[in-house]
Amino acid sequence: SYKLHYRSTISHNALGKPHHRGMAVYSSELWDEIRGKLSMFPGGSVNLVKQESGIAVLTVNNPDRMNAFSGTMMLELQDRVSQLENWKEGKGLIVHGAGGTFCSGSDLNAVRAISNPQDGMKMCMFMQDTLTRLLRLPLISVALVEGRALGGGAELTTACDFRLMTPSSEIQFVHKHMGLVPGWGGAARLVRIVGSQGALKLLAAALKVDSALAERIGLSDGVVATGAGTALAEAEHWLGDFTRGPAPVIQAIKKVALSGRERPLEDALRKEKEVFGTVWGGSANLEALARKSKHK
Ligand SMILES: CCCC(=O)SCCNC(=O)CCNC(=O)[C@H](O)C(C)(C)COP(=O)(O)OP(=O)(O)OC[C@H]1O[C@@H](n2cnc3c(N)ncnc32)[C@H](O)[C@@H]1OP(=O)(O)O
Repeated sequence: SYKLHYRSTISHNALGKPHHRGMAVYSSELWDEIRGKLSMFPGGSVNLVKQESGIAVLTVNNPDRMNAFSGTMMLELQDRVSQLENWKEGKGLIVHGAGGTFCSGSDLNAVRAISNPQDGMKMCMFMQDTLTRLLRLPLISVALVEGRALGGGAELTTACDFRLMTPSSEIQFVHKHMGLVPGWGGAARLVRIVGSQGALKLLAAALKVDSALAERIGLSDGVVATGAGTALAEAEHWLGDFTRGPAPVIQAIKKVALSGRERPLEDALRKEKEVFGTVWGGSANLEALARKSKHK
């Protein structure tokens, strides 16, 4: 049986080094074994560029396989999340795919090779843990969906605070067609985004959700234009409205919104007090008081 712990303060990155800002779901005792298994399925990469603006771009890069996740990409994703957990200057994150499409889920070649229940459970736990930590980053995150987001790719979109789509893009939880249910935490998160009725419909019909439907049901937060570099530039512009300001304040806003979303009320109130204490009397607060700001 696997140990669950929801409030870890110490977890490990892909290289096995401990870090202290983690928000892991499972105990890291089993990670060495899981890492060994995943490292047997190479291909593609997960690239991270941290920009001076405080917005980082994470690229799922395996275009020959429609950006499907190989085993080593799962390891790299965990490592990138660890780097972002420790990025003090960070404010925002855009997650997108290379070559004009988002992600087609797990690499079916790897899936075929590890189709036994034990390995499936390990992969499931590993990705649940990584994507939970992604969602809990103190950064405002947006998934930019161009082309297709299928299966685990659709689940990845739900591990961001927001989703933006190009007009012809689609999100589809195809799991039912594969004889599966989401296993990367996508069902639990989808219910929180579109409600239980909406999630049940999307999962049970394996509905192709285009950009118009996604916006109508609250799965998408807006449409951006297609074109080489255009969608990414538009996503950065969109995110800029939410990340303007000092990093400690933006990170504090994400933390209070996150605790309100995840914790019972009294616990969330305590967390809000704790975060409030980190910005009250801080430099941004004192500068605003000195400016005698008016909010007309
Ligand atoms: C808990 C996680 C659950 C999961 O994620 S299960 C995986 C769910 N995903 C899938 O089933 C995706 C299956 N693929 C497709 O439906 C189609 O390939 C897709 C993405 C709609 C793209 O269609 P097209 O534009 O017609 O392109 P295509 O089929 O020729 O694909 C181009 C090359 O990419 C490959 N590919 C696409 N998705 C893949 C995947 N998930 N794993 C491994 N390889 C994958 C595809 O086999 C093809 O390769 P090749 O050119 O035949 O060598």
